[in-house]
Amino acid sequence: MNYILSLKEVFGNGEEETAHIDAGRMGNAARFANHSCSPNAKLYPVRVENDIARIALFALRFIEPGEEITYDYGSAESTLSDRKCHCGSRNCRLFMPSDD
Ligand SMILES: C[S@@+](CC[C@H](N)C(=O)[O-])C[C@H]1O[C@@H](n2cnc3c(N)ncnc32)[C@H](O)[C@@H]1O
Repeated sequence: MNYILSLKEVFGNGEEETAHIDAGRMGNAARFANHSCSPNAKLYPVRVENDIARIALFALRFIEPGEEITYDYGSAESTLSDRKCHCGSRNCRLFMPSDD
């Protein structure tokens, strides 16, 4: 299982920074969130009194109690990988996103 999250940020001055966060050994419940092509949450970097970003999931709509929280692993720059997506949503792209 892959728990590495790559976060690419583009700042106002045009500078780009990519951080790779490995939640393989520790992390909170968010590390178990699966990808969906029709997600109910979105991931944002959040900085609070610190230059190091924390990753936060924000709901995109009301999430029912017991409903799985999902987010789109891809970005605007993503292509599709050869790994099948099992999100089961009606508009599933059939393959997992890739930023390689
Ligand atoms: C951060 S883990 C998510 C939690 C993981 N499903 C688990 O049981 O621990 C990311 C991995 O989960 C799997 N995964 C997540 N969403 C998926 C999806 N929609 N279709 C297929 N595999 C998925 C992939 O193997 C991916 O590399």
